[in-house]
Amino acid sequence: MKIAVPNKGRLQRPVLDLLYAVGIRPLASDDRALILPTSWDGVQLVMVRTEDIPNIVEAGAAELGMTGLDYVVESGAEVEELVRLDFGRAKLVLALPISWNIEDPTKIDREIRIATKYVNIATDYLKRKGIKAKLVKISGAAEVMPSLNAADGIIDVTNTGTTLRLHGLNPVDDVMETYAVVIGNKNWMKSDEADKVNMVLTMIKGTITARGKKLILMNVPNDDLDKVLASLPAMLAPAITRLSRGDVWEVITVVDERDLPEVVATLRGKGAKDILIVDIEKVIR
Ligand SMILES: Nc1ncnc2c1ncn2[C@@H]1O[C@H](COP(=O)(O)OP(=O)(O)OP(=O)(O)O)[C@@H](O)[C@H]1O
Ligand SMILES: O=P(O)(O)OC[C@H]1O[C@H](OP(=O)(O)OP(=O)(O)O)[C@H](O)[C@@H]1O
Ligand SMILES: [Mg+2]
Repeated sequence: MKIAVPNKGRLQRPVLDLLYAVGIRPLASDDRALILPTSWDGVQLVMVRTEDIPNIVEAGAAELGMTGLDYVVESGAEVEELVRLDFGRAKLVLALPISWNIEDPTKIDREIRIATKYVNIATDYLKRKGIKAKLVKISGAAEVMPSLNAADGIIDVTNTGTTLRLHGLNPVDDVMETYAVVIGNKNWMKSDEADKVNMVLTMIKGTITARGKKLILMNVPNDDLDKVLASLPAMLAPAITRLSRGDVWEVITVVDERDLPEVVATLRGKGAKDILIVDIEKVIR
């Protein structure tokens, strides 16, 4: 089976890191090769442009693809969105010159020129909002277009807002949210490779779920057990086992990494000892 992944751009590193964590590692081959064998028997990576991935997956040239939701929507490709990933998060916005002082773009009563590489998303948005506009199709560096007077405003991706501010632009309306996704060909379940595709998806989901979680194990004297269990985050059902010696229990549970300092301080206060904190590689549900 084939997985289409970005051959450059900002999603390439996090995509390859995720596959690496899953256990799918590209095997050394010619630097220029665009189809790479991997450490998983029968799984190949197809290295292509991020924005081409939806069409490649729709055509069935790869069963799975990893790309941005913005490119999936823009392409109109009929593919399945299978897993939402935890990177590539940004927003598409309509941005206009700060000097225009616009709060509500629907109140503009003349035609404006909007530079964007997202022509389809922009056309839909502008129609939905009743904003009269002429699109200027560009393929990058949208933010510079208004200062060049190639357009009045832009529809483009923003994250921190730094690039917009630097070019005297103000985000006036949200168009859509975007993030990286795993997409699948509509017929992947019927393909000969369905079992393999399913296993790749299970491992990707398992890896994403495990990120930011830690396993914690601790010893708790019998007298403190109720206090310790009561102090663990409410959603958790910890496992407990009696140690072979002494009146002591081992308590095992999973905690979000961001809650860890608080949880550990509380647990120690309640009598937990020998606390072990362990990385979780995958959570398979
Ligand atoms: N500033 C950002 N922060 C986080 N994600 C972003 C940001 N800008 C774009 N993205 C997301 O990352 C993806 C961009 O992929 P792309 O390959 O186009 O990256 P790139 O670094 O812009 O490469 P290129 O040089 O080809 O433009 C899109 O899905 C987009 O939504
Ligand atoms: O809000 P910010 O944090 O400033 O990020 C936004 C910038 O990030 C993206 O550009 P990218 O770096 O991908 O370069 P590109 O214009 O070549 O796509 C996007 O197109 C913006 O220019
Ligand atoms: Mg970009």
